[in-house]
Amino acid sequence: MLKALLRRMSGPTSLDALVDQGVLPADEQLVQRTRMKLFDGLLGRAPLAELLERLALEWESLRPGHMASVLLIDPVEGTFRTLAGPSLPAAYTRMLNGVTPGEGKGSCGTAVARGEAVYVSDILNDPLWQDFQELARVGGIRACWSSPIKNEDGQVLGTFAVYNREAAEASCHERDLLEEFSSLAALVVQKSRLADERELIEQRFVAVFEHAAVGMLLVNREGRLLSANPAFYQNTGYSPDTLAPLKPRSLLLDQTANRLDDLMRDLRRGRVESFQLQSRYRRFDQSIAWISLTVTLLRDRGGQVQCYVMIADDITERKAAEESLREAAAVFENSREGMMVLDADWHILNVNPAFSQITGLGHEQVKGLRPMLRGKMLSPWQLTRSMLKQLRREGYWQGESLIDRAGEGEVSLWVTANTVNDARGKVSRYLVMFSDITRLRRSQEQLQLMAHYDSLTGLANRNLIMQRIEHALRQRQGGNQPLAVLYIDLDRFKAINDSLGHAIGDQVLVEAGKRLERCCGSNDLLARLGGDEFLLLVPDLSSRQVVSIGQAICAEMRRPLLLADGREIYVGASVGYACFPEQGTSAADLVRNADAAMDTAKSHGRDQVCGYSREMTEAASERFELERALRKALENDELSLHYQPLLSVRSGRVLGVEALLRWQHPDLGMIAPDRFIPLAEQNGLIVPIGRWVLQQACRQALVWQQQGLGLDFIAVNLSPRQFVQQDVVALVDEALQGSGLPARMLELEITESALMTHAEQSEQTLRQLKELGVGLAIDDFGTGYSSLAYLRRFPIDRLKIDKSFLAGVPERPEDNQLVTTILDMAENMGLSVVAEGVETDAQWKFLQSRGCSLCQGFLFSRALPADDLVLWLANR
Ligand SMILES: Nc1nc2c(ncn2[C@@H]2O[C@@H]3COP(=O)(O)O[C@H]4[C@@H](O)[C@H](n5cnc6c(=O)[nH]c(N)nc65)O[C@@H]4COP(=O)(O)O[C@H]3[C@H]2O)c(=O)[nH]1
Repeated sequence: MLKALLRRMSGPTSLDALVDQGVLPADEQLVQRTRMKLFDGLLGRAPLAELLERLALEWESLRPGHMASVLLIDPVEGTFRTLAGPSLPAAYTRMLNGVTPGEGKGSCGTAVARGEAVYVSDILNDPLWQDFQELARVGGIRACWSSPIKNEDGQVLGTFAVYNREAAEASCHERDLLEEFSSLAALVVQKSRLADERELIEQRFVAVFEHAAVGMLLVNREGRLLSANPAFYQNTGYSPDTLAPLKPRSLLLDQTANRLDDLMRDLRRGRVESFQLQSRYRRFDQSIAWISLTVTLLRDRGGQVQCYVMIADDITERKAAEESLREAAAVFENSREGMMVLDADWHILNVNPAFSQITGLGHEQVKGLRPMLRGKMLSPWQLTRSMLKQLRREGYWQGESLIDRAGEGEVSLWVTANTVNDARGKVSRYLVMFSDITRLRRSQEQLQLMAHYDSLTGLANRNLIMQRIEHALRQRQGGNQPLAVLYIDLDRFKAINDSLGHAIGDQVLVEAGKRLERCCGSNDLLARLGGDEFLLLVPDLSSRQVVSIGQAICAEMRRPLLLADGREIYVGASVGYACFPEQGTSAADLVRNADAAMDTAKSHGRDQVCGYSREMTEAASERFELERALRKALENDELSLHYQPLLSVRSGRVLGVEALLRWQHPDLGMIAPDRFIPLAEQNGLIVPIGRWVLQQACRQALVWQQQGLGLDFIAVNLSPRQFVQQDVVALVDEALQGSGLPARMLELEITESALMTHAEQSEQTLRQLKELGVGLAIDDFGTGYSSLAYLRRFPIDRLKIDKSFLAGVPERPEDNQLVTTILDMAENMGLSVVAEGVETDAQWKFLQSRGCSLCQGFLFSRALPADDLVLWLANR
């Protein structure tokens, strides 16, 4: 219909046709004018109601007295809505609005229902208006001709109707005219609706383009930017000004611009309808980001490319998330920690390779299991309900657990469990990680053992016994329940250890530990404190009973000890004790006091039990004071050397002197070396002191040589600690060089036990000293356990028989025998012998009779200051 109408509108032929059909030329012109006006209106985007009103008015001017109306059917409601009715009473049009079209519903309703024009010439007498008499009365109308307005598809959009106040029959011409006008109305309605739709689409596109969260670009055929939306500017940091000169492709990195060109070519050639490309690109601030481009093409009706539409999604965050996911996956796969991911119901979803390594269980074996509930598989996981509770409450749990690894026994695990929440904050996963700490646990246990037990004897160590004493004392707080501490020190152990070696020493300690244990009650605790010192905690016994335990210990230790190689040795023990509360109220006091009592037992001749007394503390603090004073003695010039002559036993001629150290304390007077040398040995002061002695003795000997005193040598004591010092040879050399004394005039005295401690090393040191040219003597010979084999190998010149052996000569036959044996042995080995501590003529004579070479003792002279010695020599 519309096409037919357009055909008619487009040329004079249609006009002729109208004339042929009897249309009046005047009407025709009017119709033409109406068409033109409507086109103008359409072009000017005049509102639809205005155009339809114009159409109605045109009819009314064509047929004065007529009232025209245009009703459109509401597409949603399906009811009439009056778009135009310029001359109809407002009350009438109001009543019409909302009427649903249909057969018998007036002229318009019926025209819609029938899809063709309906002419009612007398409303009062027409059944189609039967139900609408009131309406007609309100409108003041008697006749109504209505023609349906149809679209191109024949669908009825509404009606164009003409009313007459009088009953009136429509002429043929008027019928044509009515159809003509309804066609014009159809044209106007369709064109207007089309324009509305286009506008809507345009508005939608603009709304999407402007407000989309994703970046969008329109790019022309040459790849130049036509337009970009705000999201694109926001994502990339560009502004319209900074982006305008660039081709969007130039933002892409990694050669993807070329790939983009290729894909756009495929798009232009119709090979694809759209494509997607991901690329890194440079933002305006030069930072690198990721973009996903979805590109499609807009063509005009002729198929010519209009522009490219690019949706540019910034996927930097997604890429980063993907990357971190990949990293997380790599960590999961390669971690040395076992990991399992569980769902919210505590079912295993996934486990990593380390999990399988540690548990011995593969992924398939455990998938879907609940590690806590299916005890058999991962038992006995201590992932208890309370742990789950804490996990849910705090999102975190850490602790130790044990599992049974098939065939390998118990494995200790350090477990960390975390919850993973979903976006709503609900637990969606559990991540459980664990590492195998079995070895760590074992070494901790080992450490624990080491921290509390002595590795050699298996007895408790100092830490443990101190803890126990403290604990026992806490229990006795305020009470007088007894408790005693016995301090046990083996006698002669040092000599055994030094002379027979550490392996034997260890055997002795182990055996001693066993023997001591035999003397303990079931409530006692025995510990080895280190070296040859033991401590025994005895609760709940009287001091009398404690003494008898001490005596039992001494008796037990007195028995000979059988070594693995069958040798028997004698050790013995000295025991000191302190009882709570009389002799100490703290663990430290009790142990210190028992130690002091043990020292007293030793100084009283060993192999005995001694209880603590206050005087012992005084002696100990005196020792402490002495040590403090000794530290200053060297710098305060309080040390000096005295010299004791060594004479030929046969001729009585003085052949040499022994340099002996003296300490003149400002308050305490002269202090004997036996009191301070062991102290200096313990605290290391012997090193600087010994060096001073060597230098001083060498200097003095040279002075005497230059004075022609006629001494062959000067003997100097080397302490054990000095002797094992690495630079002892250099030290001696330095003293000789520094003084200028010929080496042959210096004799070094080294104790037997010092030499035997590290016999191999001693041999080497002695050889080096010998190479310097000095003489070497073994001091205190007979008190240690010399190995004859070593004695033979050592490059020594002299033995010094300890004065304790001379003490019984000549009264005690055993001592006589011993001295004689030493002299014979020395003769066999080609060594000279000095007998020390000769106090009587009888002793001298005895030595003469046995062929001893040298002697030294109070019988001849005590050790004298240098000047006194010169006088003594002059007076002989
Ligand atoms: N009862 C008695 N004693 C006698 C008799 N003849 C000598 N004596 C003493 O015996 C000790 C001999 O020295 P020693 O065995 O090397 O024993 C020395 C030595 O081991 C050590 N000593 C002394 N001076 C030094 C020194 O400069 N360096 C080192 N490392 N030790 C030294 O101190 C120890 C004791 O030295 P002194 O008290 O000077 O005691 C000296 C000496 O005075 C005697 O007839 N009867």
